Amino acid sequence: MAPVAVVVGPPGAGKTTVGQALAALLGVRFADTDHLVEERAGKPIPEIFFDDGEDEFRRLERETIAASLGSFDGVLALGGGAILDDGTRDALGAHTVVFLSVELSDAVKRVGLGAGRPLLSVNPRATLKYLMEQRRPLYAAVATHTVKTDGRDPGDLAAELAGLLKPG
Ligand SMILES: Nc1ncnc2c1ncn2[C@@H]1O[C@H](COP(=O)(O)OP(=O)(O)O)[C@@H](O)[C@H]1O
Ligand SMILES: O=C(O)C1=C[C@@H](OP(=O)(O)O)[C@@H](O)[C@H](O)C1
Ligand SMILES: [Mg+2]
Repeated sequence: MAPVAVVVGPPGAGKTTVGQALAALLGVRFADTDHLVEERAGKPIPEIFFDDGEDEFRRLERETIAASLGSFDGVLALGGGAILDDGTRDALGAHTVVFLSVELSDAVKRVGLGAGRPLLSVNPRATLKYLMEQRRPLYAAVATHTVKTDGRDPGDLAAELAGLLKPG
């Protein structure tokens, strides 16, 4: 069993929003690894970072993704930093992976003050700029499909992806 599509990209790319709309259009389930990690830890992501540290979050994220890639057959959205892990990038090589790209100005508007995203809690714009530059090659390396999201409506993006991913 494997996901119909795995959705990657930086914070604010729309992985959760577009992933959910895509799953609805395809008539499959949707899961977000951030949500699965929160369920596993029994607390929200900011609390995991605060109480247990980023390394523990990354460990939970890595394990959750490995389990989901082998057991989930819907649309799976990852957290923005998931692709930092070498093993996760290797595992994604066997999957359909959609990279939702976004430029800094739209990403900044979308994440606002970074509420709920602990890495962006101080100076979201500068941090996002750094994260996006560091990670862009990693998203590109795992992507089988890349879609630019700037200035585009989430529903339209989901419809375009549904067309790309439909068999036949
Ligand atoms: N294409 C888009 N255009 C405008 N706003 C968007 C778009 N995609 C997502 N958003 C908004 O941006 C915010 C972050 O989206 P989200 O899906 O949580 O991104 P991610 O999961 O990639 O961090 C949400 O408020 C969402 O409604
Ligand atoms: O970029 C990151 O390292 C993170 C992105 C978040 O997910 P989104 O990309 O859905 O915001 C979440 O996994 C966590 O706050 C760390
Ligand atoms: Mg998300």
